[in-house]
Amino acid sequence: MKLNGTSSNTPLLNGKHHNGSSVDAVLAEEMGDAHAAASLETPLRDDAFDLDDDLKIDLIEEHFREIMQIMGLDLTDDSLKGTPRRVAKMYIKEAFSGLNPANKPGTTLFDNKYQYNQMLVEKDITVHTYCEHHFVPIIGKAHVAYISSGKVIGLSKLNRIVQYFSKRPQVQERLTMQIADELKKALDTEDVAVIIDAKHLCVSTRGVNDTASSTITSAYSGKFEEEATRQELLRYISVSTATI
Ligand SMILES: Nc1nc2c(ncn2[C@@H]2O[C@H](COP(=O)(O)OP(=O)(O)OP(=O)(O)O)[C@@H](O)[C@H]2O)c(=O)[nH]1
Ligand SMILES: [Zn+2]
Repeated sequence: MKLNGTSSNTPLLNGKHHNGSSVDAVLAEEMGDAHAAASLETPLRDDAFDLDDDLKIDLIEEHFREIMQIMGLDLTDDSLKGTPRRVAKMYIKEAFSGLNPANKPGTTLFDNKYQYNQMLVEKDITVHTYCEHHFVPIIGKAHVAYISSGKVIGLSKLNRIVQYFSKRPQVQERLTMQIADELKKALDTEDVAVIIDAKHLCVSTRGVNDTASSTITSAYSGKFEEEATRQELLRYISVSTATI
């Protein structure tokens, strides 16, 4: 496969955004009305999955080799020669595997036979995602909570939902909202909360080089919009309410 395998007249580079937008939203976007076109979806083109994973890996490998060559790295070196393929496999199979809906985890639901009617909180879920502006890691914790509307979810599925949406180029705000949205759909309830506290390596290891700061985002809906419910959640996850 040649490096120009993705020349600009291929569908790969010419498709339209695949963000589930309505016609109105697309029109609004074209007219520059960012608010009307708001979408939780990761901006993907309609042809995002026309190429299979093996072909994507081959193409990324070639392009990444070119990047390394431009940087003057010796690709005959035994330590470097496998890097283009390693990076390509990492992008498709690991770091950005959550772009592909085929990798979306199933959600195992159970009847709430015991009528548990308090909030359930799973805290300190590991978040490893990637800044979509710099393609470097964002590392942190997610805390998710919901109040059952009749179903309860297998606990590990909460981690898997967080992981799935994390394995994309992200901004923390969108990641937070995508997780909350998925929980609402899976659990058929509006009573959902998601809090993420994360360090952005693009802030800590380059640019402004601030190693101390972290970023907190939250999504509260349904009963979690009520102050008492929110405060109860914050007590459980031991986040100082003064910082929220
Ligand atoms: N809102 C938001 N911004 C982010 C996130 N991750 C990274 N950023 C910011 O995205 C911005 C990109 O700004 P640019 O000015 O185009 O990039 P840059 O020149 O590399 O900026 P510096 O990081 O300030 O050196 C930076 O301010 C990042 O800190 C995120 O999850 N949410
Ligand atoms: Zn960044």
